[in-house]
Amino acid sequence: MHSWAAISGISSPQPSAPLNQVLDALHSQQGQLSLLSKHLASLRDEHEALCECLASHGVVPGERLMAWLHRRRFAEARRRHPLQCHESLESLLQAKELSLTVAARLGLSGSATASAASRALRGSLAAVGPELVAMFPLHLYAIGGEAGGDALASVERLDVRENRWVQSAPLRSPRSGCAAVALSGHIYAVGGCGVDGEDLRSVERFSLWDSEWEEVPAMSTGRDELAAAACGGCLYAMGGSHLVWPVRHVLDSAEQFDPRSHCTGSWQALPRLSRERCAAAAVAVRRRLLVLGGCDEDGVALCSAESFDPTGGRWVPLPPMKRPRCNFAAAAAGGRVLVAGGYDDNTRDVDTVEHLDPWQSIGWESVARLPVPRWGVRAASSAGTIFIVGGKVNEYEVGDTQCMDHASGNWVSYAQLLQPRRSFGLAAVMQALMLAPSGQSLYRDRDSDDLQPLQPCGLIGFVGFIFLAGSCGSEQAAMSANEVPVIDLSAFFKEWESMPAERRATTKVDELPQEARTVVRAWREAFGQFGFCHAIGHGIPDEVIENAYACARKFFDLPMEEKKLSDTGRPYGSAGGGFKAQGAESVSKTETDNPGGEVAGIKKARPFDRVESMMYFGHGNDVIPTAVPEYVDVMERYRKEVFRLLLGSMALTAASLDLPLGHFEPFFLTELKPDAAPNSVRLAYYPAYIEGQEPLPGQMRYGEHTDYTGFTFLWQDHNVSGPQTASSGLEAPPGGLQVRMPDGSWVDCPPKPKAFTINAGDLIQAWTNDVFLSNYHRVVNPPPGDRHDRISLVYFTGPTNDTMVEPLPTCVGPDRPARYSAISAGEHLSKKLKVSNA
Ligand SMILES: O=C(O)CCC(=O)C(=O)O
Ligand SMILES: [Fe+2]
Repeated sequence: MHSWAAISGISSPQPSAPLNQVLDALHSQQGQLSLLSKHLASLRDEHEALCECLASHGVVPGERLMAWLHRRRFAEARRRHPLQCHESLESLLQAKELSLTVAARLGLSGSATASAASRALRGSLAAVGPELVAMFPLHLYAIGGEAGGDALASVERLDVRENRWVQSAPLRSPRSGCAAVALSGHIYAVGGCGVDGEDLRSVERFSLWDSEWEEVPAMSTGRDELAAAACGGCLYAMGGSHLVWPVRHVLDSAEQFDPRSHCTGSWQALPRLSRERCAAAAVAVRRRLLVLGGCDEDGVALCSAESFDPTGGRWVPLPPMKRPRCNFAAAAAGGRVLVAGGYDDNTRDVDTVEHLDPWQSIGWESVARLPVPRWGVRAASSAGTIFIVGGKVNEYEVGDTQCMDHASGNWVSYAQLLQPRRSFGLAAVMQALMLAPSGQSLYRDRDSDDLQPLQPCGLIGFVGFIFLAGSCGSEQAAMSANEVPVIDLSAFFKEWESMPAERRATTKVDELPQEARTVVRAWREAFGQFGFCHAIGHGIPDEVIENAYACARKFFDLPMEEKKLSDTGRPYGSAGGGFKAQGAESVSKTETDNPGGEVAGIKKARPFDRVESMMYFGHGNDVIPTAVPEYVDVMERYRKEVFRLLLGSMALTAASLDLPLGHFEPFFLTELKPDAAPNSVRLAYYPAYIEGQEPLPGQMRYGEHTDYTGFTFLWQDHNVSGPQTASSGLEAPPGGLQVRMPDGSWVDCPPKPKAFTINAGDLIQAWTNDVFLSNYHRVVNPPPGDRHDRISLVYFTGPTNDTMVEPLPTCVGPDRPARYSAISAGEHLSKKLKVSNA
């Protein structure tokens, strides 16, 4: 038994009897808790086994079980929180006030997510869309700055929907070179330079609630042309310059202000930046604070950038910007930081715009140009939209306001500032939802400009609860938000194909036209997020696909005895290819037998895959089925066409990684060393469901796995009763491909018209140091009683066997060390094949 003395190690004084009683009670509770968690674990195990068993016998598919569970949880939630009305949730949400209330609470992006996750909400939230947008007017505030050599106190506000700048309450004192930061219902105007040229320590803030400026604690030092941003609820001020007569010092110091401790509030010093920076820019991206560019004590513009992780408490270098920039615009949207304008180290004004995903950290990418070069320009973003305002063009301050259309890289013009200005503070706020001092949620009524309470009916708590119950309980609900994207490759392929080899060896993404760059970006995003995409615009003639498919169909329709004549008897994947009947492969072993298996969510390998395959390498020694005399011609044509798609895909990948388009070519030019090329066409046949030959427990058409080498180009069975390459009216057979989503759920990945499904294999993931994902996928069983078989044409690719694959330098950085050691492509492939052969 534990006693106080035993726990604390203190022998006297003896604890009182009541304290010992409490400790004993705690101890016995602990025992019960661990017993309970054991029970829970074994219940979970039984539940999983039962699900697997029910699903594999085709009694209840996994999703149906989840849906039932979901329904039970709803019912339980409603039982515990009874509602004095017997309407269904769907019908309740038809009440406009209610959906508007829900939508307003969720905000714009929250509503989008909820619509994606719930079919019941989709309709009702869409119906209140326009009102919702109107409830969240986006305002930009341009604060202080400089015009004609004077520091400004004026503040103006742009209502983005009305496209009009209006005067707002002025600053308490003029500030040029200040920074503005929106944080918790306030906009802070920080530092800068006052009318007498003094560097300002002072900070003031504007309350969005009562539209007034008030003084808040000053920084430890005056900072002109500083960088500031909000991150994790705190305000950060970094660098800038400070005059200690007669020398103007550029600062490397940084400090932090937590408005929640305002009463006692003072600024706290942070670790110093890696170097001094004046007229740098700061933004926060996904809870990390970034400081970019600026100039040093000699006025030399910098391209270096660094980031501060508030939890780790240190500054770490980021990839440098493509250009040095001083006094420029920066904003974050969609997990990326975008920089624009400024001047460079030759004090030339800059018109380029580049962006970086600090998470993927593979370097900056040029995305657009400003209509004219300008410096002293500022940017701010809200809900994924980036605005660029003001600055100086030649001799004059300008009032230009533009918003960037991210998809096209074009600029949309807005109203001009009332007072053209440069080196000012810019902040974007969605001025709708705010918490009144009473704690009540309010929104601003656009017509009356009055603040209205945001609870038109008392159901919000109930609905919020249902949301939680729904989204926690149901895999289904979360699923529909995730979908493998379709990318049209044509704009990129047009450029790439018209380029001679010498130009491919040097041309990088920046030199491509905008439409081609858009393809590159979509490619990198799809592979970064899903490891998969559907690609159209690939240029492979329909007839090549139709013929290859027909050839596969003809082969697999042969009697088993005849198919077996094409089996070399060597294991699956061996040179010469040929046929393999069911039983040869058990692909999920590649996961479960690996250290760290289980990753794909299965604990032990599934029984062998319910698949037959016919492999074609094109090395001249392939097995040729005599019953299909056209086999070699058709396969050769298919192989050549998809090989071109492979080279284009490698060029896209190179462009995504800021490498010359031709970077990967030497590793794939298999015509030079055909035998070293793992490229192969695998015709896969998944027989139909047959009574009496039901799947074994846990058995699937093709178990969970990642592909082993380079990209895989998959032609799925697009159409059970018509042409494979039809552009509409497709009916794919059930029991198809599923892909694992970032949240761990499995989603169907049916074919899209005219599209190859492309996924990256393990060697692409290692080469790109996880910038591209080699994602898990599987082919599930059809429902019982279904009469369709399924054929897919799988083109595996890889660098030649002798290629040493290791993380590329552009994918490695100080905050992204190499995660893979070098391995030869051939060695990796043979290891994987050895395990997967059943
Ligand atoms: O047949 C399919 O859809 C997928 C096949 C597959 O994943 C593979 O062969 O690696
Ligand atoms: Fe695969």
